[in-house]
Amino acid sequence: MSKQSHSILAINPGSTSTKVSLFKDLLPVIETTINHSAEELEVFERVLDQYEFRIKSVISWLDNISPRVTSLDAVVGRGGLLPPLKSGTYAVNGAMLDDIRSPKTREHASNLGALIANEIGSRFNAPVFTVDPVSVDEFEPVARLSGLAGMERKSFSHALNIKAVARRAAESLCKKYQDINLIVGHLGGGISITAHRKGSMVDVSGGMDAGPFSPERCGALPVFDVIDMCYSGIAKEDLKRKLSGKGGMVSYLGTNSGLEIDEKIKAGDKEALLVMQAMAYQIAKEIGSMAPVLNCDVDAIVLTGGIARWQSLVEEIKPRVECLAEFMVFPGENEMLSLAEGSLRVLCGEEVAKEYVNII
Ligand SMILES: Nc1ncnc2c1ncn2[C@@H]1O[C@H](COP(=O)(O)OP(=O)(O)OP(=O)(O)O)[C@@H](O)[C@H]1O
Ligand SMILES: CCCC(=O)O
Repeated sequence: MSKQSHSILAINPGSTSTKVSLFKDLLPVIETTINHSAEELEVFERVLDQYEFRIKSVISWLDNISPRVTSLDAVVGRGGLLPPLKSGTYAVNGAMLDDIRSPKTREHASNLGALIANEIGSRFNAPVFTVDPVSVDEFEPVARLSGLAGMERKSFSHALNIKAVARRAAESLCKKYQDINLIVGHLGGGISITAHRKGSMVDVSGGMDAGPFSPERCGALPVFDVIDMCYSGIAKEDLKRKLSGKGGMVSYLGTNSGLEIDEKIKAGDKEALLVMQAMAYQIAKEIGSMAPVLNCDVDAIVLTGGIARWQSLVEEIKPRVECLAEFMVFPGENEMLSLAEGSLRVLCGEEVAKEYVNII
């Protein structure tokens, strides 16, 4: 290591909160989750419009830390829906900020990560990074074709947590991530089911517009019914919200909370049970669809994310897929630590920060 310890500020904007952690190397010294209510956020038309609001809350938290933070060795923000990128740590630069601000970039709360980190980095004169953005793309050519010329499949996923958990799974198998094949499912507000061949995430299903339904997202839908819905008079932005923030469990049961639904199931609610079982069924089916991607040579099936804490859901999935490979669960997510790890690898010279070039 180049010096005793490094102060790293990690910022992770999510759909309903902004998480901020101050690390000394990989040790979280102080952290907070700043929750943003639906009422606070609904006044903003676009996610980018939330920038001032969110950065003020981060700076006010930072200003109130005692002893006062006077220097930072790096600031790191969760990376958003950028064009396709290789996995790794990127130096935030003007080209990246331009692309995030481009009207062509799809909306996602994580788009704010690099913007907020950049502002704070410039105040502290510290380097600014982003690690494994949502658009990490390691697809093989066959994975790109959707079935309609001109419309490519996209690799959008919870790459930050997925890559970190894939490394942890490899460690518990006493192997290197680069030497094994894994199917990793991140089960959170959104769901990503991913296939990993020898260290590369070669296929992804879910994220925004495919795969299983999730607490807030609809997953894959019958396409002709979607066409009819598009022409039913609903505004484009309302339709996007209906399919992403208000799809999935929310559309059936009016809540995105697995905890709430679990309570309902325990109280004998049959509809809630059916929705949970259907979500588990779709997750298992999608996991199964990744086995042929890996020529049915799979070392482990790994579940992670907040919903992986849901015991009865996991118990619905397990018997459907455990014949394929060892079944492992790493509940919750370690996105803040993964951001710090990615930055530290660069600060310690283990990895060179990748340069982002304008793509949009
Ligand atoms: N013990 C539990 N039982 C059931 N559901 C749970 C449990 N713990 C957390 N959850 C659910 O997990 C979901 C949140 O997961 P997570 O925190 O990974 O999502 P997020 O960070 O909001 O979204 P994303 O992971 O898509 O970025 C919520 O539906 C929450 O109710
Ligand atoms: C696109 C990243 C995953 C998600 O938000 O669903």
